[in-house]
Parts: sequence; C-alpha cells; structure tokens
Amino acid sequence: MIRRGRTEGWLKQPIDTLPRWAIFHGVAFNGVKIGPLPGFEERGSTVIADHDLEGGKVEPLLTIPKELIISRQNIELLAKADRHLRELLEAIGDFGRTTRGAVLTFLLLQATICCPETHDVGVLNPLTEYIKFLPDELLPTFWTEEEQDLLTGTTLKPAVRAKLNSLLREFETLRTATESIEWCAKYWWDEDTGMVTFEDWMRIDAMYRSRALEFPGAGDCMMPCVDMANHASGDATAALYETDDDGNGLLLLREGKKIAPGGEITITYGDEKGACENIFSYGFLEDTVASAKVMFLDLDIPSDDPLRPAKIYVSTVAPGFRIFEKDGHVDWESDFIWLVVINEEDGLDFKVRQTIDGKREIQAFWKERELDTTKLREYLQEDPAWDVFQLRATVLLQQRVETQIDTLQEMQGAKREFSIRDVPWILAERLRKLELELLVSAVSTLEHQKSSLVESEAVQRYLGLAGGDEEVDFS
Ligand SMILES: C[S@@+](CC[C@H](N)C(=O)[O-])C[C@H]1O[C@@H](n2cnc3c(N)ncnc32)[C@H](O)[C@@H]1O
Repeated sequence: MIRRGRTEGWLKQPIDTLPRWAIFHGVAFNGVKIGPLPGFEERGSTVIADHDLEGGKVEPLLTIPKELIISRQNIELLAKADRHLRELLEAIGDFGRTTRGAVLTFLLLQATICCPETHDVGVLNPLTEYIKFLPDELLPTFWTEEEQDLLTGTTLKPAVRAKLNSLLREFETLRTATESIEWCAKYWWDEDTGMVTFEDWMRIDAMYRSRALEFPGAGDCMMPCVDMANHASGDATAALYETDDDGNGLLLLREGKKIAPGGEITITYGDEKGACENIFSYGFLEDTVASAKVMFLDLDIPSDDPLRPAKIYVSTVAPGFRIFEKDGHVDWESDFIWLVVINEEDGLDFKVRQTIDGKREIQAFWKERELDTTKLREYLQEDPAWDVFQLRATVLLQQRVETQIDTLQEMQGAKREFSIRDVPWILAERLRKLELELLVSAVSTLEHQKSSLVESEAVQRYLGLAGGDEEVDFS
C-alpha cells in the first residue's frame, strides 16, 4: 500500500510544502527552514539556518504544539474521537498500550486514510498529512539477502535477522487481532480488496525507528519538524530538544553555538550508540565515526556442560556479553557469563519444585542460597574463588571473540556483485572494519586480564589443589 501511495502520489508531498503544513498547524519557525542541504542531498532534508543564529541569544528555533506530537498519550486522545483508531487499539490489546504498538498502528491507519480507495475510515487529523513528508529510509531490514550477507561476522547480521522475525510476529499479531473488524478485513486483509502487506509493516517500522526520539518531557515519540533534523555527535551537535512548561516541543540552539545562514542545525540521536545500532536504526554512519564503540556478542553454554539445560531454563539474562570502549579503553561486561562458568563442584545446584497448580519448576541455588541470575555476579564477587571464576570467564570470552574475528577475516576481500547498492556496500565494509578493530582490542584486554588473574593467590591456590603442574583447562 505505502509503495503504491508513494508512486501514485497520494502518500507523498514535496518537502518545500512542509512550511505551509507546519504554519497552518501552529508550528513556529524562528530563523530556520527545512529542506535538503546543498551538497548533502543524499541525507534527505534537514533543518537549516535562515540567518545568523547564536545559542543563548535566540528564542527556540522551532516550537511544536503539543497536539502534534506522535506519542502514545496523544494517540489515545485522538482515539476518543476516532472510532476506527479506537477499535484498532482495543483489538491489539497490550501491544497498543506500548508506544511502539500505538504509534505503528496509528501510522498504518493514517496511510490507509490517505488512500483514495478507502472510504469512511478514520478521522483526518494534521498528522495524516504529515506522514506524506517522511521519506523511506534504506534501513538494513530493506537490504537484499546478498547485501545482508555482507554483514556476516558483524553484530548487525543477527540483529537484522531477529528484527525481521519480530516484525513478522508483530504483523501476524496485528492481522489476527484485526481481521474480524469489518473495515480492516476489507481494506487491509481481503484477498481482493485488502492492501496491506508485510512490506507495509516494515516501512512503518522504519519510519518510526529512524525518527523516534526520547524527548525530555514527552517520552518516546515522533516530533514533527524536529524529526527533520539530521544527526551530528559531540561538539558538532548544534541543537537540543526538550518540552516547554506546557508540553510543546522545542528545538533550541546550544549555548554558545554560532550558525551562519545556510548552516545545518543538527541534533544528536544518542552519542553513546555504537556503529551497529546507528546503521540498524538510522541507516547511516557519521563520517567521523572511528570506533564501533559497543557490540553485543551472543554466547552459548558449551554442549558438554551437563547443567546446560537447567542453566538455560533458569537464566533470565541476555545470553551474551557486551564489549565497549570507554575513555579509550576497551572492556566487557556480562550477566550471563557467570552462569556459564560455574558448576556443581563450585556450589551451583538445581532442585525441582512442585508449584501449587501441580506443575514442576526448576530452581537454582548458589551455595544453598536461592539464585537470581541477574545477581549472580554479586554472589560470586563475595566468593573466595572469584578470581578463578573471572579467569574462566576471560578464557571463554577470548575464545568467542577469536571465533568472531575469524569470521570477519574470512569476509575480507568480499566480492561486490553488480546488484549490490552503494549504501549497503560502504556501510557493511565500514562496520566490518570497525568491529574487527574493537574485537582485536578486546582480545588484548582479555589477554591482559588473564595474565593478571593467573598470578592471583586464589588462582594459584586453585591450581595447586588441582594437581601441581598438571595443566588446568579453564574453559
Ligand atoms: C530523523 S530523520 C532526519 C530527517 C531526514 N533526513 C529526512 O529527510 O526526513 C533520520 C534520517 O536522516 C538521515 N540522516 C540523519 N543524519 C544523517 C547524517 N549525519 N548523515 C547521513 N544521513 C543522516 C538518515 O537517513 C536517518 O535515518
């Protein structure tokens, strides 16, 4: 449906008509305009200074009336006057009570309202028109199989797979929940007259994901016009966003920032985000990015661990570990690894318990104390064998990191098929390089940690107990 709307023109508005929409609906512009920045047209539209601006001396550059914010609260308000929106939100239940569920469903309804073939569905509101200004982003969920294969060895590859699976699940939930609503059956799902496909859900997701902001004072939302600002990190961030006392959205030039006419007013989408997340959510990587910054690698419990099934059953933490760079130093953290490295001899125990309704449940214990896997690290830290556990962890993690390095290295010199587009090719190549560098640094960190742990008293004692000069397998 959305693709058709873009081609046929009923879901597309040129960006130069945005000021008319904005002013009509009460958006105040102060010394800025919105459009493509000459020389950087591939970045879409952005916010541009109209005349000399100085932070601290100018009033807010943009003021967005609170009614225009695409947030869960506002969608609930709109639903009071829009029977079809209300029906949708009720039908999808818990999903509609999340910001993501409410916003995506709302956006899909707005696109449906725009279609000239739809009659008597939804109530027109200013945002029905606004979505026509939003471009389609080439997020990795839209990369072809061949393009996604270029991500082999990066953490983006499993992230995209998982996202596509969760989008499919959401889409099926939406279909099942709404197919008995008459107008949904007719306009969305009917074999002949239905227009909505999985591709629409992917497009709506990309629209939301690439534009959602965690807006101080308004929470997760889409803020029309402010969401036209492009990203720049660190000192290059020109403006901040927040709400005023009445809940209206504001774009404010940073204190001391001077922007000449024609200069870009950027915001930050989150300086702490890693390269993988930037490509995943926004489909680009700033030119200045020199580090992958953070990556999450999955981790499996070795198949020869007899406690593996029970450990998997009781674990409530993400099965992996984070590698991150902070102040020029690379380190790692994980809640999961601790469950992987301990065993029965150390004090881990499992008991089967009968619940009141007759079901059986496995409970984990650490030295007689009931175990909450999110707190395992704290328990182990108090244990005299803490250094031994850490040593086992570093050995395992190093092996895992080295496997990832091997996979990435196999991708070096990947051939470019003629069908591969520039953006996926360049981004995948950059990400592979950045993640490889971070992994190599992580190996040095782990090596270093291993060497000092081997020297520790607890480990030496453990080695002694384990049988003198016989080699101990810490993995
Ligand atoms: C919130 S929107 C910003 C407005 C967008 N340019 C538009 O035309 O609607 C986020 C998208 O803008 C683009 N973008 C933002 N900052 C960028 C940058 N520094 N370099 C390249 N593209 C950028 C990306 O396509 C991203 O997904």
